[in-house]
Amino acid sequence: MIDEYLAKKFALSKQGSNNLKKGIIYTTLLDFSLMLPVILFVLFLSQYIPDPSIISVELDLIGFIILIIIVLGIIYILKSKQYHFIYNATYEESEVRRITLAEKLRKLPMSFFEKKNLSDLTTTIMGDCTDLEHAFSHAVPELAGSVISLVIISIGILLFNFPLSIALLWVIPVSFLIVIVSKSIQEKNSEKIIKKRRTGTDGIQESIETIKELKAYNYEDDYLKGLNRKIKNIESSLIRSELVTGTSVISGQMVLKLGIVSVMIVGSTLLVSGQISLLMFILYLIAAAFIYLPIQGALEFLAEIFMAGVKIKRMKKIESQAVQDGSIEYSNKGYDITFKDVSFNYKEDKDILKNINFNAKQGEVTALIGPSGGGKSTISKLAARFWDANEGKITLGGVDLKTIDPEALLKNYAIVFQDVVLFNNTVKENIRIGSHGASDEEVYEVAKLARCDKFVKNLPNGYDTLIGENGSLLSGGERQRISIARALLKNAPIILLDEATASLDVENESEIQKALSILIKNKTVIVIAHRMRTIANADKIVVLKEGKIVEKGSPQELNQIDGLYKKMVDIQNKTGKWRL
Ligand SMILES: Nc1ncnc2c1ncn2[C@@H]1O[C@H](COP(=O)(O)OP(=O)(O)OP(=O)(O)O)[C@@H](O)[C@H]1O
Repeated sequence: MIDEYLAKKFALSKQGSNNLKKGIIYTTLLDFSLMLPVILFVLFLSQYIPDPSIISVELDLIGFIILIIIVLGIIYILKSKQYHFIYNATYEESEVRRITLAEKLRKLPMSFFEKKNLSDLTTTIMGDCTDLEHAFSHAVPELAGSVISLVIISIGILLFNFPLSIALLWVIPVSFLIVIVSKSIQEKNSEKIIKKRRTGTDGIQESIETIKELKAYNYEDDYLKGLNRKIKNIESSLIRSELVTGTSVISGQMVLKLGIVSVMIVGSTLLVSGQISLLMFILYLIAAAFIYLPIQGALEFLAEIFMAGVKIKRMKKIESQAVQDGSIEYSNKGYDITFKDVSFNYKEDKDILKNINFNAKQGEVTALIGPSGGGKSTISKLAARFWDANEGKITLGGVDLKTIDPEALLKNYAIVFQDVVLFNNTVKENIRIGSHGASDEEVYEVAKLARCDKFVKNLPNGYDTLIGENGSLLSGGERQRISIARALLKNAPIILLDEATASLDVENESEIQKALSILIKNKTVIVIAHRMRTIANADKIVVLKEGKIVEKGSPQELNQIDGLYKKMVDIQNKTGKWRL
């Protein structure tokens, strides 16, 4: 039951909550054990200041030394056990948490990433997890241990002398209350800091990514002024937040100090009136010092737990997102992709696709064309289930895409995106991505077909050259050729080409068109193209305008009607002859 509570409250794994529970138990025992030296000291004193209300033990010095060694041994064992459960468990849990979040992100639909800021996600997975490491290795167990041991010790103390115990204990709930009252302000401040930090991080990242543009347009000074403002904003929010947290924690700690004063006043009054012995008075003064010390720390931990709560909330938000699920096994008949009455929007207020009907047949090339913003890329994203249609149905060989597990589905696709993404790895491994078992020979073969071999030969280590972050050491055309080689190697039954040959010069483009024509044999091919000549040999053309299909048919059929396709072909024929 406790495990379940901890798991739910702090978003922990089963093992993590179990370890935290054990950590709290050992912290509590450790807090108790810290009272053992006090008891020893009182026992020692009781031999010289006898008090009938306190058990006196007759022990010589050697006996006391042995007891001290035993007490130290107990404290050592408890400390090492606490250390093991708290620290090992915290870092193991942190690893589990990061992996779970990353796994979750892998399964989330693209719609989630469109709404979420990417640096915010990185902050959650890396930064928030790191902050929680401290909260779980210190704040949570120490606070829980202090509270549990405090409650039990308080009950024990109350049995000794009621008025003196009240004088000792009244400050504790008051000090906690002071910190708890500021909870909502602390949480709001923490959320503000997270947002401002994100704006600052985004700004720094943008300034690095756009350094070329900033220099080219002499915009550096203005941009840096804006960035400085964002960074100053973070600083002032941090100072404001520290001020609120610090003020409430220090006020709570100051109230604790009043406890010693009240013990002294009440204790000396009781001593003078003969209601308590000197030993009892000393015992309470020592107890005050031992009880208040961990409480002072606990007040700081309480504030830290409030902050951790904000971060846990952010993680839970990711964890509670609905994933795109579906079956790994499905029985499709062939690889036709059919859109039936499909409508779609990214945001509820604007329909992007309306009532889309077409069939991309296996063994045929289906080209999507039309003016910019018409919805061509959106159709290709829906065809690969990056998004799910809001209305209508998209099927693969008769099976509804929504019933197929996205990862299993994508095994059937080779996609060449408009924006090629390469990894900071070798040319060879960049081609091999998506086809893990492929041999080097197979990689070289497809690289040759995609016209990569010429430029790769000039690289310092050929196919083993590291190509920099997102292929920064390569030209646009070279990057595109690598992504085409990657698609050739995957040899999947469905091919989506989004402006696949856009960055290539005419000579390379026609060569690659030849390679692509080998690749697409007997496959379902959906091509998005702006240049009409690249789709002259398509089997079917779907013309999209403002999210609707306005024409559909073979190039020959569409040439017969005086429609958008014909107009686009005519315009491109004319502009093709322009010279600057
Ligand atoms: N992730 C997104 N969130 C919100 N709106 C989007 C998103 N992606 C595209 N859109 C909008 O959807 C519409 C269709 O975009 P899409 O990229 O599908 O058009 P396209 O025909 O491929 O355009 P282009 O030829 O310029 O690449 C556009 O109005 C675009 O602004």
